[in-house]
Amino acid sequence: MDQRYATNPTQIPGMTTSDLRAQYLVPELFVPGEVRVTYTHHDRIVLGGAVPAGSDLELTGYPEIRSDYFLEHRELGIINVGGTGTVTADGEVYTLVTGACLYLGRGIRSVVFADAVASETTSPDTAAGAQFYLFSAPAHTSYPAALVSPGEGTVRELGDQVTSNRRTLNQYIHENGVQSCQIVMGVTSLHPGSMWNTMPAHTHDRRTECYLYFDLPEDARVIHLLGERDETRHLVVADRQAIISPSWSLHSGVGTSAYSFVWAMAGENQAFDDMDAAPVSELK
Ligand SMILES: O=C[C@H](O)[C@@H](O)CC(=O)C(=O)O
Ligand SMILES: [Zn+2]
Repeated sequence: MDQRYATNPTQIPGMTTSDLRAQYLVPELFVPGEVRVTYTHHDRIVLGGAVPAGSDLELTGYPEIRSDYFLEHRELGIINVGGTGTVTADGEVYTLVTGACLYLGRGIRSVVFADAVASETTSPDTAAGAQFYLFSAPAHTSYPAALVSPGEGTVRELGDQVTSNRRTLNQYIHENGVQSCQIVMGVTSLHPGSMWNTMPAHTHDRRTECYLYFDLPEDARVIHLLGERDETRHLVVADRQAIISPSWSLHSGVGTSAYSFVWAMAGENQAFDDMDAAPVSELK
């Protein structure tokens, strides 16, 4: 398990591009036939990718979390960013089409990822192979497993075409949706011609947030902003790469093309609007 200790904003000014990437970018989560995970000590979030590539893939325990099985002390949000696949949780089979979100609570012993069997679904996405994005946080009680179809969460329309930030935000795991201990999770999609996410930007000192950019063309990139509002840096991010934003960090980006991203948070509270606005005129 890739493990990263927590960082402090006073470290940012001395960091090179590769230092920043080593701390905040998770470049390769989706590897065929593997479950890849990164543990950040920021709010003890585990990020992962599971790509069954034709075989069953099991989510195991890891020495770093000192648990007999992965969900012994944790909860997990899963969003499928590939073709249709299944997640089997203690024998219960959930079919996740592209963009679907599954919540699994503390105490589930067995989690198995697989591609959908072609005859079981009419989805044209099946041939593509499932790619499950995983976001896990410590949990102190168990909430029921819940599957949400793409677009069936709480929808917020944000931004404006005139400022190139028209986007649709879909909240899946949140205060008024699927219940969890800590996780707040959803997907935001940029409308064609819009390139900016989360601008005007914000921080939320009470939560760490991670973004996974996807549906970005292979030759396109997102210029992702991070750091405190008066000391910003950027990372150039490709399709299916994730970024860890500590509580003190901005998280906003502009693409060279439209894209979508999974956003997911954990920390002190789950109040989505508990944000500290960072007006454009305050950014440096
Ligand atoms: O704290 C909330 C997160 O930063 C995202 O949900 C913001 C977002 O998806 C957007 O503005 O496009
Ligand atoms: Zn945020």
